[in-house]
Amino acid sequence: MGVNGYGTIGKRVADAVHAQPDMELIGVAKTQPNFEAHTAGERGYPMYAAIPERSPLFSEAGVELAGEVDELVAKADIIVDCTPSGIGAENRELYETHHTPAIFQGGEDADVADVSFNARANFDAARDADYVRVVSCNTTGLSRIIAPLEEEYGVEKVRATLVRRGGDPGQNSRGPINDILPNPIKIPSHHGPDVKTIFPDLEIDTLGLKVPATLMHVHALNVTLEDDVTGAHVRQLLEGENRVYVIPEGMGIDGAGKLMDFALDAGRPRGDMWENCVWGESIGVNGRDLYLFQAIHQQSDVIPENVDAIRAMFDTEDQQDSMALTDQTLGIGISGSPSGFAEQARAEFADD
Ligand SMILES: NC(=O)C1=CN([C@@H]2O[C@H](COP(=O)(O)OP(=O)(O)OC[C@H]3O[C@@H](n4cnc5c(N)ncnc54)[C@H](OP(=O)(O)O)[C@@H]3O)[C@@H](O)[C@H]2O)C=CC1
Ligand SMILES: O=C(OP(=O)(O)O)[C@H](O)COP(=O)(O)O
Repeated sequence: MGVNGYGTIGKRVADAVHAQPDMELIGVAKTQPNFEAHTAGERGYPMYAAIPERSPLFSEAGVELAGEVDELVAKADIIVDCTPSGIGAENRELYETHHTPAIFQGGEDADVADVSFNARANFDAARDADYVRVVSCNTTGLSRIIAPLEEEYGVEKVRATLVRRGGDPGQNSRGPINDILPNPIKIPSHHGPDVKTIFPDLEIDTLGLKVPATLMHVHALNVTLEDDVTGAHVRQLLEGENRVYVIPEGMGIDGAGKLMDFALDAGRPRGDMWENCVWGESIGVNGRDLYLFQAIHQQSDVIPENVDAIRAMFDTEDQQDSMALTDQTLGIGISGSPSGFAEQARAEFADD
């Protein structure tokens, strides 16, 4: 398996695939020999030049090249394309030329692939597909909540307000620095239609804003269910989802900043938080209307989904086994108690 585009998402996908017992990472491709190229080398990942004319820059910078991206694509059984939005679609021809299946990311339009994918919601849709798109961080976060609600109670309508981070921590050219932007200003936002690529019959309206933060996205969610429910029942349901962390009361986690601190304290790689983080106290019900707040770590929540998409495409495991293996190998899943998280972190340190 190869990764084309070794940035925020690509480097995490590479590490995650490298950790799987049933997968082999054969190389990664980049356009420039920056710090990420050096750390990829330290991790032992063969490096390929994404733009052939730039190959000499790598040797000048002391980064050994295994070849050019064409060779990586030809050798790989599958490519996970993690290039910036729009470049993935341009790359599809390259993958087709080599008859190499590919996974694209959520920045691409849905029509880049045959199937849009979320492991919890539509794993089987990617079986035997050659081109699959793992939906965006926000769509992944919404899908992980909608799937169990739909199965348990039926969903009449979803309304979500997405408070989106302005950029990732390294994206110093993005913003706003000091503003609160309706974004996209057009209502509803593109997120609702994107969720419908996973749940075609769902009624959903979404609104977005951008704020001066790099930490996480935060969603305010209202879901009208088909049955009357209690908050306690919904909470129990979400606590049963391994990729959802229901933040217990008493943890003192009152925002995204403390969630990121929590992940760092627990020794998670890069401080990643792969799970949706739902504030337990926010789960409120009024008849059939459910309300909650959740935080989504945009840099990492789609990573396990990429791993599962590979297994779905090769039809090697069923949904449950694939998700369980991914979660176990990456250390995903925080038990309801803080000590569960601490135990997991201790186990990771003990392994090192
Ligand atoms: N960041 C996020 O929050 C999320 C992003 N996504 C989606 O994931 C995709 C990747 O985003 P992200 O990782 O953030 O982007 P980044 O900009 O962090 O990383 C993209 C990488 O692609 C490389 N690259 C640029 N051009 C090419 C090219 N022509 N061929 C090969 N590699 C190239 C860049 O390499 P170099 O540095 O060498 O130029 C960089 O390493 C997008 O579709 C995005 O929408 C999905 C969920 C969340
Ligand atoms: O928030 C995201 O996408 P989304 O808001 O379109 O779901 C991803 O984190 C990528 O966002 P970006 O396109 O602002 O880098």
